[in-house]
Amino acid sequence: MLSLSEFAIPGRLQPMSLTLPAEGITALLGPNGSGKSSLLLGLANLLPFSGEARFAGQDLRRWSMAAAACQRTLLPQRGEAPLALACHQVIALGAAPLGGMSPALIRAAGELSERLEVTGLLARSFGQLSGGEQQRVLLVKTLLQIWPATNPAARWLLLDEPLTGLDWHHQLQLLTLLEELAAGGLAVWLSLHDVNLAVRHAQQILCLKNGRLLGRGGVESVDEGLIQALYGVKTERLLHQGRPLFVSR
Ligand SMILES: Nc1ncnc2c1ncn2[C@@H]1O[C@H](COP(=O)(O)OP(=O)(O)OP(=O)(O)O)[C@@H](O)[C@H]1O
Repeated sequence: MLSLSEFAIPGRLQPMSLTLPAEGITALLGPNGSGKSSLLLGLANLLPFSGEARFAGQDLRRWSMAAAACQRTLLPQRGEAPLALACHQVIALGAAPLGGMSPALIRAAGELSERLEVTGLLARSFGQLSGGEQQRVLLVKTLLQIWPATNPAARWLLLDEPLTGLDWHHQLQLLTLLEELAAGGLAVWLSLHDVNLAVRHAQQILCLKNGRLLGRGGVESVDEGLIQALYGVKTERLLHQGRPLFVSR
């Protein structure tokens, strides 16, 4: 379970209290500036917060940075891009909290690179890749840190707009991989701007607006009213093969 009690980040996030299962995929929805990145940074213990946050019974504030780095990882929305490094060096940074690259981590990095189709980019300079290619390399680095086969302490994957820059094929490829990780027991939290992908791939939805929690629940809690309240967009809910699909009106 993740439980937040009066969890707040001054100037960014109003106090919120909630309890959610620490498994499956949780999608954060909300307009620009609503607090999604702030919440993810706070949960990763990278931004000071007030109130309490507990993950699987553990007080997040008591996680040392070393323990936190083994149990959770965060893909930030805007990372410091290590432009001068080769891609394989960028990916190796994901192994640093685990003691550096070992033969098992080299194999895991190879497997992840194949899954996200960056194998052909590994020798290239990170700074010379396209935006979507850079994003996929950063995803490999991030996932390497909590790859369950090489890190049994891994619990929680936090991704801030991981689909940024990815084409449709690579979006679906990543979401399939995240579903596999979630099925294996990892809690996956990600912010998204695509309501249809959130409803399709997540089990839990958390909606933020103006730094406040506007709604939360299963994907069935997302309807035309909630979308209009969040984004001011009028939609129509269609059913395609039993699944909801929202189209703007
Ligand atoms: N470094 C900062 N210092 C002060 N305020 C900030 C900082 N970064 C963001 N904010 C403010 O905090 C609030 C929440 O921003 P946040 O980045 O969490 O929103 P978001 O939902 O992730 O937005 P987006 O969808 O645009 O990425 C906004 O009002 C924003 O202006």
